[in-house]
Amino acid sequence: MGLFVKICGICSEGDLGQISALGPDALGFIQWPKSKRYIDPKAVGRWETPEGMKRVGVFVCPTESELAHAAQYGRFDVLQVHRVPDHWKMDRDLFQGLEIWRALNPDELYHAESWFEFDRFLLDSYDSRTVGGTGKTCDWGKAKTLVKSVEKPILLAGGLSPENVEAAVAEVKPWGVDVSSGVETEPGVKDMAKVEAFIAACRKK
Ligand SMILES: O=C(O)c1ccccc1N[C@@H]1O[C@H](COP(=O)(O)O)[C@@H](O)[C@H]1O
Repeated sequence: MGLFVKICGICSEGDLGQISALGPDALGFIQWPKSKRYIDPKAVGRWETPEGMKRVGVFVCPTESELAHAAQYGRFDVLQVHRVPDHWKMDRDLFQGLEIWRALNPDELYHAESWFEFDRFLLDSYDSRTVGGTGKTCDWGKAKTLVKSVEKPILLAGGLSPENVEAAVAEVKPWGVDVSSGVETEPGVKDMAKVEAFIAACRKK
């Protein structure tokens, strides 16, 4: 299988339609109300997406009821959680059929004991002032070490763009990549030329 590509922070049906036509593997919708990219799960639920293209809801330190509500209304296939505490657990029985991805920064190796709970990991940069969508790259050297040592598939995120994604993939060798601000004109508004260039760079053999 080739590199898995997720385009995150989609805020309008128009952007969604154009991005879907470019053929990424997953589409991300921010479910954190403090983000400029927040989108109501009920709106997402009304939007159609191509069969097999994963719908990812992105959360910050969510409660189980928040996850359940959004998963139902947004019709998500994947719940991506950021900034959950070290020993955060969820009742997987309540979310049968859904994948759970955990976002980490590459320094959070100490989470290892709870890693088995998650289906995928997403490596993102850390910013004390905000969460996600920062446009800052994470430490690719540490990310590379994690990709080699952790058995589960890892997505690389944080500051990726059409210009640097090939170099990032060559160095880190992740299972997938995730981008938001690197393909925008402003927070929540995607630049289709950049999205297309990003996906093309990811699909280069
Ligand atoms: O994008 C956001 O606003 C956001 C808010 C809360 C949690 C995660 C968020 N975005 C995620 O951050 C990564 C990296 O973004 P960027 O490419 O550096 O701009 C992105 O892939 C989203 O999954």
